[in-house]
Amino acid sequence: MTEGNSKKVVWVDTTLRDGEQTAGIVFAREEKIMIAKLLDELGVDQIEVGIPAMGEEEAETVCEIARLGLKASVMAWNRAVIEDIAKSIKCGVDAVAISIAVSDLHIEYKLRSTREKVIEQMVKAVEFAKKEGMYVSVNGEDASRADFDYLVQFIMAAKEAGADRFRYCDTVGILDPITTYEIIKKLKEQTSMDIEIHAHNDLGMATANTVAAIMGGATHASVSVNGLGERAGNAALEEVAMAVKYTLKIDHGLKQEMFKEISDYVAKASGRPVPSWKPIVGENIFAHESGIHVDGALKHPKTYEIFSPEEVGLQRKIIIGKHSGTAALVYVLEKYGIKVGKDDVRDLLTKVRKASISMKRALSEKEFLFLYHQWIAEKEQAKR
Ligand SMILES: CC(=O)SCCNC(=O)CCNC(=O)[C@H](O)C(C)(C)COP(=O)(O)OP(=O)(O)OC[C@H]1O[C@@H](n2cnc3c(N)ncnc32)[C@H](O)[C@@H]1OP(=O)(O)O
Ligand SMILES: O=C(O)CCC(=O)C(=O)O
Repeated sequence: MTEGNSKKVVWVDTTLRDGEQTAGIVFAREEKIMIAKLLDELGVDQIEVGIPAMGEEEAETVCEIARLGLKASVMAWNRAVIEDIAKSIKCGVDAVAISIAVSDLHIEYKLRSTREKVIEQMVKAVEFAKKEGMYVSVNGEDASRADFDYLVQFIMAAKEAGADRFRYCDTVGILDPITTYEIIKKLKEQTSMDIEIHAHNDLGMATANTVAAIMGGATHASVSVNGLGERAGNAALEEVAMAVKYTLKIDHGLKQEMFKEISDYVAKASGRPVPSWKPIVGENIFAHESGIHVDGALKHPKTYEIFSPEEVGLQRKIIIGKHSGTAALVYVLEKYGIKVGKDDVRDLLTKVRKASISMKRALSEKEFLFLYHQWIAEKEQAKR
């Protein structure tokens, strides 16, 4: 990191709410509790734990998490419906999300309501929750397709009713980073409200849009572990955190060395394994095979790595395969106590390439060592 940026990002994790809304994912109660504890240890500020209105089973899980006494704020998600909010408050949470759609498309076709009625309904819900002493996030569903002036009117009404922040939802993931930056900046200027960005990844831009929103003045980031969430998912916690650290120079304040551990836990609990190339926590993001990369990374890791693998709980791997160069061979052999120079292993490299091409994959270190010993034996025999 070079120059610091004193801005703070407030982390709102939604793995247990939007993450669990990924079609087909169910977390067992014990898993929800464990994930909440891990997120708390990681240092997130607020955990969106579930939706009590779904019924007794889910409400009891939310209550149990609220009883854990976590450092993080515990938030329950709600429609702008007073009975739903009352169920959340009964669980002992300290914060409620009150959500209602704000685009004309949703208002007309889904809610079968009007702009005016939506504001009225939201205000009643906020006033109810504030009277009960809740921290309130007012969430504008489909905000990215809402009329801008209406959105300002909606946010000002929420603010007047006592809401603590506004969650700007890019519900269908239609934004790009430049538009996100501009909208959030304008909303911030016109409302002076704390703004949370909740981005979806339908066009592969959730992380970029979240970073852009922070640049534009968003105070809160809604994220999920491994980017779980509806359809293509949400902005991944670990990606946004490392991106703000290395692009905006913001201290994310999280125990980043836990990223791999929490990613593995959520992958297992959700039954959604993380691809090996997934940014930040993928098994192979610090794996180097190509000769030029391995040579560079061994001379100075920064040549091909933005940060060290240990920062996020991973380890560097040097892979022997079709694209290897001699530096990699020398390095791996040295790990096994075999000292050779680059020129000594040029013939061996030809054998490595051949083996890798015929197997259509990299070699394990054991396979490479067998090949090495076979090559030595052949050389000895040729001498006789
Ligand atoms: C973009 C998002 O992620 S929003 C969060 C989505 N998460 C979920 O839906 C998961 C949990 N949901 C549920 O368990 C159920 O949908 C419940 C308990 C909330 C409601 O269940 P049901 O009463 O059976 O209604 P159903 O799911 O069929 O339809 C939703 C109803 O809520 C209304 N609604 C939708 N959003 C909101 C809102 N933000 N505020 C108020 N009402 C809303 C719809 O208009 C519809 O009303 P209608 O029955 O009068 O047409
Ligand atoms: O956060 C909300 O309240 C809205 C629900 C949501 O996940 C979204 O709009 O993407």
